[in-house]
Parts: sequence; structure tokens; C-alpha cells
Amino acid sequence: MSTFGPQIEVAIARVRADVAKLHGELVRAGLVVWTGGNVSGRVPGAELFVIKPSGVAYDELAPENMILCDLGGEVVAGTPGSERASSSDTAAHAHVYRHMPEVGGVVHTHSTYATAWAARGEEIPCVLTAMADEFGGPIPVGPFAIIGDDSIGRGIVETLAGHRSRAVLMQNHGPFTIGVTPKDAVKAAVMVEDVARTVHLARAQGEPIPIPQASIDALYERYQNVYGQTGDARRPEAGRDPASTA
Ligand SMILES: O=C(CO)[C@@H](O)[C@@H](O)COP(=O)(O)O
Repeated sequence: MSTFGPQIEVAIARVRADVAKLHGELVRAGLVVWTGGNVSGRVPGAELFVIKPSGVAYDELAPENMILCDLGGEVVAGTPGSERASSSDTAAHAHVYRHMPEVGGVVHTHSTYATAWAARGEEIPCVLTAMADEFGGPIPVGPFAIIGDDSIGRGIVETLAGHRSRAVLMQNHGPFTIGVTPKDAVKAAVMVEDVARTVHLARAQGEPIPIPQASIDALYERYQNVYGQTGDARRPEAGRDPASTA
């Protein structure tokens, strides 16, 4: 029997499939070891999101064992996958969805270089055009926060609200990224690791050259509005189907 209306059930099924598949991208991009990372996706048109079960191997993840949660972070009882414990970061993801309505996907990893910056509690300075494009400036550091409740979520929201960056380095923990879709948040997770690595290597050889703010602004503006194709999810004129998670 359907718990929700038919349209919402279709949306849930899409998000389950997307979120299960996107964990494979974390592995493919070398962002995770063992089970150390998670992806979630908001269900368009509902106060719900989908996240993975805690500590389950990535190659066992499938749409039917993804876990449906409400925006309070509670597992929706009786839905597929609900017999297992959801990700340790469920409360953090839920907090982001509650407080950032524009966010459709959240990702967390312990990717090596980004986490090394987080361990030092140092923001990544904007010294690459790719950073200006994707993040519009430096990658900020969020507070140290205990895993399990909404402390991490509060740190993410406090740090990213009003910031161009879609990535935050939670101190002593690792990167959390947000996106308009789960795929967009995964892209940010891939990109933050890439720039963390490059800036680390640059600094090992000397002092990187800062990019003037006016150039950062111009690069960011172009990347948001001109780069890629008109239908891309992040392009303002994309006119995205609100039911789409792609
Ligand atoms: O950082 C932590 C826990 O230390 C988690 O984000 C990571 O291990 C992934 O946990 P889950 O398998 O999503 O519960």
C-alpha cells in the first residue's frame, strides 16, 4: 500500500535510485575508503529526504535499501530500508534541508586532501580559477562538532548561509557539500578534493598567487551563467522541473 500520493512515490523512487547510484561516484572518484562518506537527496515536493544506511558497504547499496527520512531526521517507519539504522550524519543532513530550502542534495566524505585542510582548521584560499568558478572564493572552515546530533548541521548552515561556497571543511572531520541536486553536491565533493590537493601541492613549492576579488567575481558569474549548457541544473534559466533530481 502506498504511504504517500502517487506523484510523491514516483519522486521517492527517483531519489532512492539517484542516491544509491551516486555513492558509486564517491568510490570512483577516490573520495571514500570503506564506508566513510554519505550522500542524501531531498524528495522534491515533500518534506522528506533519502539517505544511506550506516556502515553498509557501498557495493551493497541499492534503491530499496536507501532510507527515507522526514526533515526532522526520523526514519519513516514501514518504508523500504527502514529496518536499518540510517547514516550517522542523518541529523546533520536533515538540519541542512530544514534550513536551506534551496538545497536538494548533501554529501559528506573524508577525502584525503580536503580532510587534511580540515584537520588544520585552515580555509583553502582562492588561488585557482577552478575555485573561483565552482566555489566563488575560498573554501571556509566550519566548527568542530560532535557526530550524531544536529551540531554538524548547525555548523554547516552557519558557515555556508550567505556564502558562495557549496563546500565547508568541518574542523577535524572533513568536507560537507551541498547542491541543487544530489549529483550537484557530489560534483562539489569531487571539486573540493581536487582544489584541496592542487593548492596543497602549490603551497609545498612556494606561496600561491591570490586572484584579485574582481576576477574571482567575474569568473564565478561566468561559470554560473554561461559555462556549460542552458539546461544544466545550476543555470538560473534552466527552468528545472521541480520533480527532477538529475
Ligand atoms: O564521519 C563519520 C563518522 O565518524 C561518518 O560520516 C562516516 O563514517 C559515514 O558514516 P555512515 O556510514 O554514513 O553512518
